[in-house]
Amino acid sequence: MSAIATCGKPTHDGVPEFSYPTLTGSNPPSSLELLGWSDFFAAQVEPGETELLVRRIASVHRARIDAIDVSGPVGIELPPNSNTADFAVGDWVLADPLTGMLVRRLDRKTVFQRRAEGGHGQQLAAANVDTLFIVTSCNADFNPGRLERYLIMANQAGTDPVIVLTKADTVEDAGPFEQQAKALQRDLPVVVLNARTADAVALLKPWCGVGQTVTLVGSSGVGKSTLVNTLAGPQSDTMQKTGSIRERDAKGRHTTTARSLHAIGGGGWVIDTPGIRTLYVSDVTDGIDTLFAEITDLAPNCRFRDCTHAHEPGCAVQAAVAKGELSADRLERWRSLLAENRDRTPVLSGPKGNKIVRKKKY
Ligand SMILES: Nc1nc2c(ncn2[C@@H]2O[C@H](COP(=O)(O)OP(=O)(O)OP(=O)(O)O)[C@@H](O)[C@H]2O)c(=O)[nH]1
Ligand SMILES: [Zn+2]
Repeated sequence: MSAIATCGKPTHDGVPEFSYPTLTGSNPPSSLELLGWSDFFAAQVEPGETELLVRRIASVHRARIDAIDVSGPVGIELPPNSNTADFAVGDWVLADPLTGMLVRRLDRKTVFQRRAEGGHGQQLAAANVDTLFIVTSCNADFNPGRLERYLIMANQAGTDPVIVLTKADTVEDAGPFEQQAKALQRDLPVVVLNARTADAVALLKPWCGVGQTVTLVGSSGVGKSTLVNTLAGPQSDTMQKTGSIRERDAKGRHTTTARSLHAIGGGGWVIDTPGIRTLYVSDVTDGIDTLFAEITDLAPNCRFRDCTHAHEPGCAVQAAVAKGELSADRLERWRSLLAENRDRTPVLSGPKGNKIVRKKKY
């Protein structure tokens, strides 16, 4: 395990170098707020813990985790028997000022996790992400069904989704893509851009301000790395060298392998999570409720509390379809995603093998 780093000097290979934003204005945020600290985390620090060091996890490896604090990258010691898999990039932790040993992790505001292969346990991808950029391009990659799954994932994690439509420069009219994306979820921001030009920075600025944390998902080749480099601005060379390491996978494709927290222009942070590829809908009822907010809102008006909106008399959702206020397609998508969620959400076994169904809402 690594020794504690001296302030500001990266000691491990692969620990990103950080450039801290210079602040102007009359009311600058505290140093920790530059890293994404907020009242949500401050409120968790007990009176007896105020002497402890506050650190944010920057990368998670099999045998060690790296962190940052207000001075830059720092190593962090894990107590014996702790498992690095219990930590996610973006986590906030408290450490002992004398030993540098991790004391505890603070509760997460948001978390991306997926069921590990084999169905046991959860794999953590990223924590305390404010915004998920769901990246797709104005071409054959554009797939509303897949975007819905990413939206459910963002909703379930408690993170605000933004659809980023790249390669707008390659089509005559990006309008139809934009319209389709906007229709996926109520009040969904959709940004159309060319990931290779600096305009992208201005368009994404509302989500990349001081202390804000974003992450990107999307298929291979849609422009995620391009976007991260554009957002990082002139420092992108340093970042590419020290942060997101591009390697060839078994099929000879270039893939981004490092999973870490990088400073981006404007004072925000981006977590590179190339791992979120094999997405499926599981245990995400709340995420589905948000995706289909217009259906969720109508449900309390149905005569039966457990209405399936299929055949019941007095169904407010069916009435909305009949009046043309809700598309039958949307209702069908809702039904099939819920069915998929139900099928894929494991049913826990109770004493004597009795089935315990978790959180079954419909
Ligand atoms: N014309 C145009 N090309 C783009 C745009 N965004 C990305 N590209 C190009 O598309 C190719 C793939 O972009 P990447 O950024 O590597 O895609 P990625 O999503 O990071 O791919 P993976 O690392 O495999 O997940 C590169 O050649 C980019 O230069 C865009 O907005 N317009
Ligand atoms: Zn109903």
